[in-house]
Amino acid sequence: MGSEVDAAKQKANGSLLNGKKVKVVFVLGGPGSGKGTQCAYIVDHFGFTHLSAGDLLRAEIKSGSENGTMIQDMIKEGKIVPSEVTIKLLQKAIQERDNDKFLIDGFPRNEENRAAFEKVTGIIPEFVLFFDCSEEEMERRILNRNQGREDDNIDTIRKRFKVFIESSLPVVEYYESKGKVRKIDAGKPVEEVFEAVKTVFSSIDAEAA
Ligand SMILES: Nc1ncnc2c1ncn2[C@@H]1O[C@H](COP(=O)(O)OP(=O)(O)O)[C@@H](O)[C@H]1O
Ligand SMILES: Nc1ccn([C@@H]2O[C@H](COP(=O)(O)OP(=O)(O)O)[C@@H](O)[C@H]2O)c(=O)n1
Ligand SMILES: [Mg+2]
Repeated sequence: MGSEVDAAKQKANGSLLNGKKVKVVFVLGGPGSGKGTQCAYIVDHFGFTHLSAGDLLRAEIKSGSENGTMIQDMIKEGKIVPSEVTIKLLQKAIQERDNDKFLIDGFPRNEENRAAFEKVTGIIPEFVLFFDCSEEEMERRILNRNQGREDDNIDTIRKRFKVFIESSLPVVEYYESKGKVRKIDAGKPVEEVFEAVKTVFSSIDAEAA
């Protein structure tokens, strides 16, 4: 029932972003669960455009924007940047890209992100891909990531895990109550995880055909 109401609502507003009609899949999971890695494969196989909220925020810091210092401080502490900032970056990225299918990775990360995005854009996700992985495995992966990220150190990782459990998992539970979550066992090797991801996206393609 809930999903029917959502579908009707989405149809009514058409998930229009300033006149642009878009399909969105949210990609969620703890830090190091493999969101970015799997998104690259989904882009190659299913023609989505990948938008990582974390990458957009890091690019904003690099660009020397007036919010840069605030964003940098929050990322270092593993905190979630105010929705207003992140949503503006996502909206701009969606509008700039010549595609109508988007993977939004690492967003929404808390209830504020979720509610504000829906209010501002009117976009309701097609579904939420959720990468389920143990903390032990995520910690191992992040400590081996080697991307020179200032938040990939053990102190910040612990803070990010806490924020994930306290603020991000409730968002997954919200979408679960709407029947929107497609949960993937992300503790396996990359190829095996992608087999499970492929099954989810293939069934969507079949529905659309
Ligand atoms: N299934 C997997 N098994 C082992 N290592 C992985 C797997 N998926 C991703 N990784 C590695 O773990 C690290 C974190 O992956 P990433 O995709 O950046 O995760 P996230 O975006 O969720 O933080 C990267 O170094 C990546 O190469
Ligand atoms: N919606 C979001 C996404 C990321 N971020 C910030 O960016 C950091 C890195 O996010 P990320 O998605 O790149 O991290 P991973 O989960 O990929 O490791 C988070 O810990 C937050 O500090 C945010 O504030 N709001
Ligand atoms: Mg990532």
